[in-house]
Amino acid sequence: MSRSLLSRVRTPADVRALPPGQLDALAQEIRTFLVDQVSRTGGHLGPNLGVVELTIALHRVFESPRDTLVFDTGHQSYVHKLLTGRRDFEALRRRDGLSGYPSRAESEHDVVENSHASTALSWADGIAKANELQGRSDRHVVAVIGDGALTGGMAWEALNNIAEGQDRRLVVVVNDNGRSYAPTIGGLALHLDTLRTTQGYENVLSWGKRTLKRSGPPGRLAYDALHGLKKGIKDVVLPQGLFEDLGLKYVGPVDGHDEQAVERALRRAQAFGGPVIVHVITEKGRGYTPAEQDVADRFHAVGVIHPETGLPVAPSRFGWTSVFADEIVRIGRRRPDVVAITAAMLQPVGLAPFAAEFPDRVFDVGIAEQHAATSAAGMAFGGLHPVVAVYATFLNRAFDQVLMDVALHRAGVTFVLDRAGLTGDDGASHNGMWDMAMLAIVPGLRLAAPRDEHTLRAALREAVDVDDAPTVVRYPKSALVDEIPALEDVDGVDVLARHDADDAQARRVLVVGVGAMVGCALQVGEALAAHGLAVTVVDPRWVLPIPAALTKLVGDHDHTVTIEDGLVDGGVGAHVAQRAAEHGITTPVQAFGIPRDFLPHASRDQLVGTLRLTPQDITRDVVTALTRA
Ligand SMILES: Cc1ncc(C[n+]2csc(CCOP(=O)(O)OP(=O)(O)O)c2C)c(N)n1
Ligand SMILES: CC(=O)[C@@H](O)[C@H](O)COP(=O)(O)O
Ligand SMILES: [Mg+2]
Repeated sequence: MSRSLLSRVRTPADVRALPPGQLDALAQEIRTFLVDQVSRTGGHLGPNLGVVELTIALHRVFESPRDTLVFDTGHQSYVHKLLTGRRDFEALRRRDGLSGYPSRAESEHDVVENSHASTALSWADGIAKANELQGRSDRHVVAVIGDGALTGGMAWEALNNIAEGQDRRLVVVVNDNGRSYAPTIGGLALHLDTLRTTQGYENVLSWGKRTLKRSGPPGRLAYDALHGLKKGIKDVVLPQGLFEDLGLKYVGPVDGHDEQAVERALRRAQAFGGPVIVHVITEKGRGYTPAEQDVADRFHAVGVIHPETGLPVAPSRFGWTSVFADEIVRIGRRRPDVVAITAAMLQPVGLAPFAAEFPDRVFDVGIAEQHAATSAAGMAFGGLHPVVAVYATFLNRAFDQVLMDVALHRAGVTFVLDRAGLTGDDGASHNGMWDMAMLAIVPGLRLAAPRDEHTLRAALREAVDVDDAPTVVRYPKSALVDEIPALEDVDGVDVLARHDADDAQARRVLVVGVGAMVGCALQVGEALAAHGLAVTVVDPRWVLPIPAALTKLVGDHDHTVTIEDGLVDGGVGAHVAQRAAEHGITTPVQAFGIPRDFLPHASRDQLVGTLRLTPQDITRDVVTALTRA
C-alpha cells in the first residue's frame, strides 16, 4: 500500500477526486516520502513536514493554475511539487534536478521563484489587480506566508494595499508555526500567540471536531450557514484586532493538521469574494520525531542526514561561520560597546555563542534586514558598535539603508556577510554574488574578503575598530581552507607568492586573489610560472576601496589578473582597472568573476566549472590573452 495514493496523484484534480476519508493516509505517505528523500539530498525538511495538510487543502479548494498559488520564500513548496506531478526528488537542489523552490521552468503551477522572504503578499496584490483589470475577477489569488516572513516590512506594505481592494479575490494564508528558524520575535509574534492560545481556539477546535464527527456533511453545511459568508467570516470571538483593524476579514485560527478544518476555512474564504486572512496553526517538523524534538530550528534546512536518527551524515558544513562565532565572542569580551544584530537567523549566522554569553547585547529583529541596518545606525549614534550578521544575498534589500542611513551618517557599523559568493544548491536567489559590485559604490565603505581563518579573525578585529564608516567582512559557504601564509605585507597588501622567471625579458604578471578565490589565484600563479612568466600573487584582504598599494603593484607589472567570486561587472577587478586608468597606468587588467546572470542551482564546484573559474580555465584564458598581446 506504501505510496499508492501518492503515486495516483499526478495533478491537483487527482487530489480533489480523493474521498476525504483517504486524505490522512495521503498525508502520511507524503511525510514518509519527504523524510526518505530529503534525508538523502538535504533541503527544507521541517517547513515542508508542517504544511502537508495545508497544501492538500489548498489544492482541493482552489484550482491551480486557474487560481494562483504563491508561496512566500518558497522553501515550503515540496508538497505543492508532489501534488502537481513532480515526484522525482532524487536530485532535489542538484544540477538538473528539481529546484528547492518554486520554478516556472518546472511547472505552470509555480509562479514566484524569489526565495527572499516577505514578498508573496505584494506578488498576490499585483496578480489580483491584473486579474481585475483583465477580466479574470472570478479567479482567486492565494498567498501562503509564514509567521516569520510576516515580520518583514514588505508584507505589511502589501497588507495595507490589499485591504484597499475589497472586491479582489485574494486569500492570505498565514502559516503560523510560531517559528522562523527559532521562535518568531516581536509584537506580531505575541499577537499571533494570543490568537492561537486563547481558550476560544481550543473550544472551536473541539467543537468543530465534535460537530464533524457527529453530523458528517450536513453538519458541515450547518456550520457554514451559521458562520458562513461575510458575516460568519468573523468566525470565532477572538481578539482579531490587528487584521480586522486593517480592514481585512479574518478566519481562524484553524488547526493546520486537521485537513478538513483547513478545507472548511479555505472554502469560506473563497466564498467571501474579497481579501481574507486565514490563520492556520501548524507545527514545523510535524510527524518526524527528530525534527519535532529539535529545539534549535526543527530541521529548518538540513544537509544529508540519517533518516532514523536525523543526525548529520557529513561533518559541519559551516567552518567559516564557526570562526566568526568564536571571534565575535572574543571581541565582545574586550569591547562592551559591541552588539550583534541578526535578521531571524541567530544560529545560522553563528551568533548563538555571543547570545549565550551576552544575552542583552544581541538583537533578533525578525526578517527585517532594512530595519537591521538602520537601527544599527541608530545604535552607532548612541555609542555602540553594531555588528549586523546576515547572509550576503539578504543584504541586497537593505542597500538604501546601508547607503543613506549608515554611510551618509558615517556610522561605525560592521556588516558580516556569510554565504558570500557562490552558494549553489539554493539557486539564483541565494548566491551571495552581488555584494561587492553593489557596495563598491558606497562612499567611505570598506570591505574585507578574508582568505582563511587567520585573516577572517584579523578582518573582524580591524572592522570593529572603524567607528566613522561602514565596514563589511564577507566570507563563503565553502569549506574553510588551511592557513595561507603571506610572504610579505606591502602597505596592507599580502604578497603570497613570487615566481621569478629564468628569462629576464619574461613578462611580469600580477595575480590578485579575492577571499575564497585566493587558493585558485595561487594555482593560477604556479601554472603561469610554468609557462615561463614572472608572477606575483597577492591578496589585498581589504579589497574595497582598492588599496593604493595594489594600484602601484598593477603599475609595476605588464599584465594583471583578478579573480573573485562576485559579479565581474563592477566588481573588484573592474575597480582595479578603473583606479589604474585614473593613475595613467596602462597595464591590462583581465578580470575573472561571476557573469551578470541568474545562475541555475547546482553545487558550488559545478558552478565554478560551468563559469570557467577553475585554475585551469583561467590559466588558459590568461595565456591566450598574453599570446594575443
Ligand atoms: C529576506 C530574507 N531574509 C532571510 C531569509 C532566510 N530565511 C529563510 S526561511 C526563514 C524563516 C521563515 O520563517 P517562516 O516564514 O515562518 O516560514 P517557516 O520556515 O516557519 O515555514 C528565513 C529567516 C530569507 N529567505 N529572506
Ligand atoms: C530559505 C532560506 O533562505 C534558508 O533557509 C536557506 O536555504 C538556508 O541556507 P543554508 O543552508 O546555507 O543555511
Ligand atoms: Mg514560521
